[in-house]
Amino acid sequence: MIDIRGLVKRYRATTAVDDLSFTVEPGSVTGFLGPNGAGKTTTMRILLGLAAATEGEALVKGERYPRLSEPTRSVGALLDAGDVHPGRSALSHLRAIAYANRIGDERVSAVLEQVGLAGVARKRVGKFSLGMKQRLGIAAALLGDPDVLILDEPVNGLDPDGVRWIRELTRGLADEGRTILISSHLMSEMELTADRLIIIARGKLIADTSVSELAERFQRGISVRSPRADELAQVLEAEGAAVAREADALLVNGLDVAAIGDLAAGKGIALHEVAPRRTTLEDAYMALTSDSLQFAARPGRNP
Ligand SMILES: Nc1ncnc2c1ncn2[C@@H]1O[C@H](COP(=O)(O)OP(=O)(O)OP(=O)(O)O)[C@@H](O)[C@H]1O
Repeated sequence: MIDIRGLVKRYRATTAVDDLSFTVEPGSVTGFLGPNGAGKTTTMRILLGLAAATEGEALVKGERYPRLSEPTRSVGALLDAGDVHPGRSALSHLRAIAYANRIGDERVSAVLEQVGLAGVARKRVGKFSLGMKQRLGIAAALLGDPDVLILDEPVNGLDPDGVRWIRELTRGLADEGRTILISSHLMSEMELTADRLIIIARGKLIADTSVSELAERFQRGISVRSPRADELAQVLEAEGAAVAREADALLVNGLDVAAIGDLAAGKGIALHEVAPRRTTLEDAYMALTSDSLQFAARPGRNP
């Protein structure tokens, strides 16, 4: 369980995290989403005791990270997959971490197997692809068999196979009852990976929701097609619906599918389609964060 309470982090002129509060529950994969510079990495660094909060607190299993008795066995983290000496092998990198944390060699072999690097364990990390480095970073995070896993942009730069692998791995770990927090600035990645979403922008909480609730919230009316669309529009409007006329459909708000069907049937009007229209989650995410985009491109301002 992760508990962020009234967290504030200021750097001189920048407020990177601005009174942020949320919890991350065990048993599901929670996506931590926000545009570049939103404050995700800063929040994760505070959680891991790598930066100090200006105000508020970030707790893992009810404690601040530095107070955990065996942090490696409680929390595994991937912050920067590139942060490994290129001359070392995957095996020696993991053995060094294991040794420092009194973790046995058999666990090193197990995580190498788990992340699919057993066959290249003695290869130098400098020769690894980005995807292999991500796997190695995740292996290091898993070494202590932690209950809580914090992964900063683990999908960044991965090919579709790598993305699928992360998805299946984190799903499996969540199903074992672990707490998983994964950051990303791309909704398209989180839509497929996460069950819950914490969305932040400019250091502030924008949404704390499940993927399905977000989809539901951004449903934008019911698309209706009929060969007698104009007539149907009048019938629906007479019942209080707001009807927008589009090229080949009506977009109806204020009546549900059953009411539209019943009204059309009552007038003998054929319906060729009655379908709730949902925006994509990407649209919903853009709508939520657009006010807060610090570095949004300004159309027509190209030099
Ligand atoms: N050490 C630091 N000193 C000064 N400002 C910092 C420092 N670390 C982060 N910031 C600023 O804090 C804000 C939040 O940065 P952070 O890296 O946490 O965002 P992020 O959501 O992880 O972004 P990204 O998706 O680009 O990684 C940014 O404006 C950043 O420039």
